[in-house]
Amino acid sequence: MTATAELVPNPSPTRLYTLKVHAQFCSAHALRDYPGDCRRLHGHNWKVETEVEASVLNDIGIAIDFKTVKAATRQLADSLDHRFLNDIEPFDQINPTAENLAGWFYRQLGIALNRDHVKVSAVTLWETDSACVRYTEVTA
Ligand SMILES: Nc1nc2c(c(=O)[nH]1)N=C([C@H](O)[C@H](O)COP(=O)(O)OP(=O)(O)OP(=O)(O)O)CN2
Ligand SMILES: [Zn+2]
Repeated sequence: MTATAELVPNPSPTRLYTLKVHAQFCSAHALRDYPGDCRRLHGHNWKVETEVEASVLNDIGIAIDFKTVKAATRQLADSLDHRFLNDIEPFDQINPTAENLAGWFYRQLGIALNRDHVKVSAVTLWETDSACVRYTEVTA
């Protein structure tokens, strides 16, 4: 390829819209086998961010209504709100870490929201203001 050819712009770039919404919940957990204070009962004001990717807009310029993404995220957050996470499936079996919670939100949101041109692409879960996990899945 010549230097000139490298400068030719792609005439039809693939459009990608990433929508993000937030929800919050308050809940307690105790990390099993954690080598420190976090193995004891304590609580967090958790924040969850859902990212949805879309490449197609409808006739009024919307990929998926924010309200739809917020409702699905809030419904899941509400199911954890003011609960002891260690008592709730699957966290009665797997540790209620930020990593495991982020993966759970991602999978549940995918069931609720994924469709032809819209996919849940990432979930970020803040345990505190200074620590979060961003979970995504890549297919080979
Ligand atoms: N990778 C992970 N590390 C830790 C998790 C986790 O889910 N994934 N969880 C905890 C505890 O739940 C703890 O409550 C949170 O700890 P931390 O973020 O350190 O919060 P602090 O308020 O204690 O922050 P400091 O800055 O250390 O005061 C621990 N680790
Ligand atoms: Zn904690």
